[in-house]
Amino acid sequence: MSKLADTGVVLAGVRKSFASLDVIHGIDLEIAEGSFVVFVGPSGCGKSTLLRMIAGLEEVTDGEIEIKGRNVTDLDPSERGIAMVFQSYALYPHMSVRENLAFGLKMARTAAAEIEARVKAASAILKIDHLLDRRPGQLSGGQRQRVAIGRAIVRKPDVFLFDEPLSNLDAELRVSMRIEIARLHRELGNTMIYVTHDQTEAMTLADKIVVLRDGRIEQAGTPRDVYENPANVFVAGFIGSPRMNLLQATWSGGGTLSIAGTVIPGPIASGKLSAGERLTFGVRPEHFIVAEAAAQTLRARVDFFEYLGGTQYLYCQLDDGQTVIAEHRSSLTIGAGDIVHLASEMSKRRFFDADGRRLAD
Ligand SMILES: Nc1ncnc2c1ncn2[C@@H]1O[C@H](COP(=O)(O)OP(=O)(O)OP(=O)(O)O)[C@@H](O)[C@H]1O
Repeated sequence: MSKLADTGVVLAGVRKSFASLDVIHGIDLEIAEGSFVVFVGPSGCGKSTLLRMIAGLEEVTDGEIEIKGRNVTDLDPSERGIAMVFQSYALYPHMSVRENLAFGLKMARTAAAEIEARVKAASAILKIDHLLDRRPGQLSGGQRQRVAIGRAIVRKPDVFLFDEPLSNLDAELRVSMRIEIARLHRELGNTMIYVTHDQTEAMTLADKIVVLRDGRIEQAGTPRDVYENPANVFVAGFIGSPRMNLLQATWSGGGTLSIAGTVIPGPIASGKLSAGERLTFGVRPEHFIVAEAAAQTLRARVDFFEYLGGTQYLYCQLDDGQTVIAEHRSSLTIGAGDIVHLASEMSKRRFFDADGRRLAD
């Protein structure tokens, strides 16, 4: 197993099966100390299971987990130097906020003065000092989540684990708590591993996004990397909302490819392609520009126009029936039934081979 001095958490060949169901198929991942790593992926891909194995709440079927250079694979959760924050908050309803914060420390036989000092410090960081004598039932959802995070902070863990901590909050609270968590990471500097369904949380919080599918890593990289340079069609379609347009294209052989009758220059890594081969042409909605008809523009009929205030989306159909979403920023009025011509810059075009793997563009 790797022993990088600055590596906070290392997963090596980690597998998980529930009876005959294999859900994690051998994950190798290094999480640098102090970094913020976010696991994303479709429902059921194994995000929570992976987090729970790092926490020690789920046994590892095979492989090893190392935290701060220690092999913790067979250690109890309490011995791993981690603290986990759950979506459900998991507070004790009959205890006050103060008692909830102190409980884990009491169980660990921490001295009373030390407990008091840590509860005070954590409640100041989270601005919940005025709530210490209330019970969870007397708190709002956002306040409860702060207490749940406070309970993690007082333990002074090496690693914080968050399992969809904000998904029970309304949209506005999610935004403010997301900013709080980013601030917390900056102030505490701990390694944080975070599971979410929320694209914005992943993009804004992560130093590194790990995109999972069916218990395997599809790509791990900075938010910019996974967004701008997706390794395959799956990541291209998963990261970003609305998703990247992924259009069926055919390699024409002479350095060009054809999409719904429009011919554009192909990727430079086209040496391996043979004429007639299918490939996927990817362009994000914000990189399609409504333009004058020209050689490389795609002709499309607008089906639907979505006005969101700051931005507008055109849902269109190409001549061969493929659907396309384009972000429309100009004040030019466009409506359903109109014909538009969509242009894209060379540098914004992405190409994927028939197996969905990225081709150098
Ligand atoms: N205790 C269990 N027993 C059997 N199967 C389980 C158990 N826990 C999880 N699974 C299965 O493992 C797979 C991964 O589940 P997991 O909860 O890790 O996915 P997830 O990516 O976190 O999903 P979601 O985004 O829906 O929370 C799923 O097929 C799930 O049904």
